Amino acid sequence: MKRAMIIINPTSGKEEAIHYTDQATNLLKAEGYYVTIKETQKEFDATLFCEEACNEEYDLLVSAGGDGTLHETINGMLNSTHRPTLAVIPLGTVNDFARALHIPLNPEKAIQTLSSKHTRKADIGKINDSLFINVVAAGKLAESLSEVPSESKSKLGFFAYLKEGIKTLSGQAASPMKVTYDEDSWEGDAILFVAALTNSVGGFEQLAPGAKIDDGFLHCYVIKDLNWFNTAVVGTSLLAGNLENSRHVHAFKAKNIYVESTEEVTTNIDGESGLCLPIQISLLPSHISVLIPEEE
Ligand SMILES: Nc1ncnc2c1ncn2[C@@H]1O[C@H](COP(=O)(O)OP(=O)(O)OP(=O)(O)O)[C@@H](O)[C@H]1O
Repeated sequence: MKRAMIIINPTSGKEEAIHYTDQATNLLKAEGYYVTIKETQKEFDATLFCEEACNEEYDLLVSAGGDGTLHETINGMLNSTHRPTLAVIPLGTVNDFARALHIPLNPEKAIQTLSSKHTRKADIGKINDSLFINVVAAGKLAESLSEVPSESKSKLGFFAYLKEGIKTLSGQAASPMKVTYDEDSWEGDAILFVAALTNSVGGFEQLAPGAKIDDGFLHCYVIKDLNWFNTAVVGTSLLAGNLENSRHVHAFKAKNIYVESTEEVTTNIDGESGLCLPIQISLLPSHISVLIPEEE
């Protein structure tokens, strides 16, 4: 019999995750699955549950929660040879991964995807000894954005959220960075380094408009100076999805990246404050299979 595990974070979004468990379970049973439900109690429970699902060779793993839950879930696949097909019921405030895969943001509609026969391969990122599903950022702007409450992202919209982050920047905002990637490198002062796997970052789908979840590349931007953010250029370049043509931005695509600094610079990984530079990032092409709606 096919086996599915639902990993559910009861605190995600508006704490309504648990209401969707029955619906998802019934649908999976109708599809012929034996269903195990795992409710997270604390940080990293999702990682442990996913490790169990990999070791026991489950067929399907459903992550019901926000991007934080999904990030922890994926990290359970770090050392596994068997990786169950992944399904996502987005219950967070941003849900970048679901946006990138056109999984409905309405949880009831997303649950219908559990009966879909369609899957899509997705690239996954590796940063030092862990995995990420969406984005790695580093620099003073990434640090200050980590301090803006996540509700502000959906409530204020992307630009207001950026402005909130910029407001908390003080003094010297740029950090010296050296970015070595594939056969090339860039060195200078930057307020932000971003490596994105998908086109959706912080709920904004135009940062890396060309990025596809399975294109085999990390889409990277080094933003050199803060003044640029205070001008209208940000509106036109970002909204037009045209960051790479700005002279204030060094843009590139790569599969392997090493970022270092002579100062202490922290990172933000999939929206959560992470480790300090240096970081080694690499792309794991088509690493997982994700259940997507039939119409995709
Ligand atoms: N039972 C629990 N109580 C409190 N925190 C939990 C529990 N289970 C998991 N967590 C933690 O909750 C964090 C946030 O969850 P998640 O990102 O899924 O929801 P969210 O914050 O509502 O969504 P978003 O990140 O989109 O704002 C996870 O990183 C996880 O460590």
